[in-house]
Amino acid sequence: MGTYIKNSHTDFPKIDTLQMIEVDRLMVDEYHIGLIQMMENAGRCLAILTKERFFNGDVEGKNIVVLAGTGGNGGGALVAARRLHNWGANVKVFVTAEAKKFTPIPLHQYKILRRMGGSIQLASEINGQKSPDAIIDGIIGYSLKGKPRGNAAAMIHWANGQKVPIIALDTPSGLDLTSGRRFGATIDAAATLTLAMPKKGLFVEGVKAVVGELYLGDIGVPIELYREKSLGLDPTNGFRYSDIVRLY
Ligand SMILES: NC(=O)C1=CN([C@@H]2O[C@H](COP(=O)(O)OP(=O)(O)OC[C@H]3O[C@@H](n4cnc5c(N)ncnc54)[C@H](O)[C@@H]3O)[C@@H](O)[C@H]2O)[C@@H](O)CC1
Ligand SMILES: [K+]
Repeated sequence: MGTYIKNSHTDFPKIDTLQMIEVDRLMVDEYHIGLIQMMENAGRCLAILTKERFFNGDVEGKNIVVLAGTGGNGGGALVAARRLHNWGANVKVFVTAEAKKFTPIPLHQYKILRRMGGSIQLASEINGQKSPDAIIDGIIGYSLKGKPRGNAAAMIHWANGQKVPIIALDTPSGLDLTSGRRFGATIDAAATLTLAMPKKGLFVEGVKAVVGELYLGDIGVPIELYREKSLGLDPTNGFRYSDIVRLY
């Protein structure tokens, strides 16, 4: 693999969504690491994985469509959109809802893209979009609640219909990160970049068909955090890693 992406030889603990939410809480409450810092790292890892794995390190002139929901998953994808744009890609962003529906930090990412003159369109305009060279899935992450509906479902169907590589952030939208269950429309990813620690649902029988290659992204979680009792992880489990590691 390249400079940023290594094969993993570590048997990482597999965590569930509740433990991931506890990681997020500890990051903010105990270590005062802001969500915006985690999101920037998530989006940078996503952009690097896209560039290195699918464009051999050069996205100059490549057409990349970024699909973003209104939460943290969308926020990470909007960071990736900004970085890929800076590296020369022709990025088009489609969002599931208008700006006022975005949560605060993802909205902050949205506004930066706007200030950069970025193309941000509503999901309803996606049917006119010609097939890109790759798609980034930042529609839904670990806060999936039941069967994808409305614009999210429409974007999932559109993306799957393009027959180009889809790189999913945290989970292919529509796949539940704890149970590995799919309730309905689910992104069929060529690769998935999950964040911080691998999630149980990505190792359930049969999910590899929609997860594709699975990577783990380093978003700067202090190694000591994983030893906090509230996480219930084996503190002796040594799982240092940097940047991006391929898990399968
Ligand atoms: N420490 C971490 O793991 C970090 C996680 N981050 C990202 O934040 C995500 C979690 O963010 P949030 O909790 O804001 O929520 P998500 O971004 O996972 O999901 C919320 C979005 O999904 C939509 N949605 C949920 N269920 C739906 C359904 N059935 N049909 C249609 N739309 C549906 C909501 O309307 C909303 O737009 C993670 O998956 C990850 O990608 C990043 O913010 C960086 C830090
Ligand atoms: K996703």
